Amino acid sequence: MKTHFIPFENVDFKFCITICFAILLMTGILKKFFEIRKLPPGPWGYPFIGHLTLLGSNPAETFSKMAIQYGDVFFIRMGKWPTIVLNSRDAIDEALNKMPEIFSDRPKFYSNYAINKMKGLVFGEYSQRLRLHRKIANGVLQEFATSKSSPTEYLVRKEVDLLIKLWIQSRDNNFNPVHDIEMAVGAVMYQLLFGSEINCHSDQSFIDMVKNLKTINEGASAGSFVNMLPWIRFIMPSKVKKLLERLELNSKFAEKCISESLSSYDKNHQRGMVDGLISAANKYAEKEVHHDGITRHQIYSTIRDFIGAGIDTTSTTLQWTVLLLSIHTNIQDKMQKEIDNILGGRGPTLQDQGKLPYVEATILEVMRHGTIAPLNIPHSTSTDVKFRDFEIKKGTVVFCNIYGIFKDKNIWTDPDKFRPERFLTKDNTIIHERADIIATQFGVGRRRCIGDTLSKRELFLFITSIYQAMNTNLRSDPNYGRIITINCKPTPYKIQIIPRY
Ligand code: HEM
Repeated sequence: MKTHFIPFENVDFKFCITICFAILLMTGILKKFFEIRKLPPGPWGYPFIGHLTLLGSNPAETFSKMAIQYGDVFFIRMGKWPTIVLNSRDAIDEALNKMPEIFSDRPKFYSNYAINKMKGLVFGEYSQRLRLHRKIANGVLQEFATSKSSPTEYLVRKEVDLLIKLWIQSRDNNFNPVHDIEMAVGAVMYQLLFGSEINCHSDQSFIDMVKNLKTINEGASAGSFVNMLPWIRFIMPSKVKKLLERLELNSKFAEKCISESLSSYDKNHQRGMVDGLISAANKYAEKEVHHDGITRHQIYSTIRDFIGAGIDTTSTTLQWTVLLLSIHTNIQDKMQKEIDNILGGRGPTLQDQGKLPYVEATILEVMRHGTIAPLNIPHSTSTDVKFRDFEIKKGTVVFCNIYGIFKDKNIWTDPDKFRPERFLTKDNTIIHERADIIATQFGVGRRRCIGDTLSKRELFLFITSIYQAMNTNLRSDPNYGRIITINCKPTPYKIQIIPRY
């Protein structure tokens, strides 16, 4: 009898499944292997947590050390996020300036989603809508905060006078100046937003809102647990509860202010940036389809962006200034000599910006030394991209290591020393190439800070006025540390005030 050959007749079904599984696994491993080979160099990390254990208390400093071994572009995994770290000006320029369509997105971090579902400005995803949003926000800032007719100079001088009076009259000679600085900078922003005749120092909701910024900045920082390991919120819900509560409180504050402004809005008499935003909402958000889908709600959310991005940054820079000058009192003396020479006894105005090179050099050196945004705000790639010879996947987090650049021994002599003179020529003029490096503190490319002009004006007026009126001495340990959240603050310190007149 003829027997028929039936292929695979005796092959076990389980055996087949096992072989298929093994092939799939091998293909997956090989694919991963070839993908990894095309990535920038970097150390091996652990499953799930990646390189989180490497980072330490100052990740930017760790990255600078790693750059010595792995080069100016390297790859790590921050928890679940594939991440590239750009450690030189060239690498940052090649990515953010030369490939802006790809490198201008924000990572889909938990906190970025919690803030307006990434449809706002600072943490919004890069799109046509975002570009329009930036244009609107920029226009409002220019009109109400940096134009010739804006009240910024008047407001800063009013608030700095109050601050000086408070410090001279009612503070004992061993106090932490941080809260007063935060309130003064916050008050300027508040009045730029809502109109200059409002007394915000007695508005408890405003005071709470300024305090909430601390918790929000901790939760929104790239290194926060919930951003790196989002599943942790199911095990430790308290990690996000506080963040969400504070975000909610600050939203309520902004909404209350909007509805008050709306009820008394007069397009012929606009009081501040909120009225500017109402006017923009009337223009751009009535017919959504015509304007890249931007909504009234998104335009109004710019208030939260200005509060979040504009108060803590400028106030942190001032906190560093007072600390560093209280340690280096000889630099106060040099600033005061210049201030007395140029201004005589009168207070500073914005017209004096550019006439006080030593003060300007000191502000630049504070920004370099303090480096308040050591890794800027993280970017993300919006498509797969070939960058240099590497293949970077869509959704990769991009850190710009500004701290590394500000402490680079190849750029700065004795980078750990506080020395404003490094920004001055022999003829006492600012070295612009060096000042340009410090400008990267405000970001690079299409997501660059839109508040830089405002903050530089505020810093100039605050710092010149304070040190014209007084000396500050440190009353605590000069070995300060850094507290790193979304920005970098000095650890708490105490000062003594000595009025000059
Ligand atoms: C010393 C003060 C300040 C520093 C160091 C600073 C720094 C930064 C940095 C590093 C970024 C991110 C740039 C990037 O993603 O590449 C940024 C974005 C931003 N800043 Fe500032 N900033 C300051 C003050 C201000 C002020 C006073 C305002 C407004 C009132 C402001 C509004 C914004 C906004 C709206 C963005 C988001 C831009 C975008 O995502 O497209 N900033 N800032």
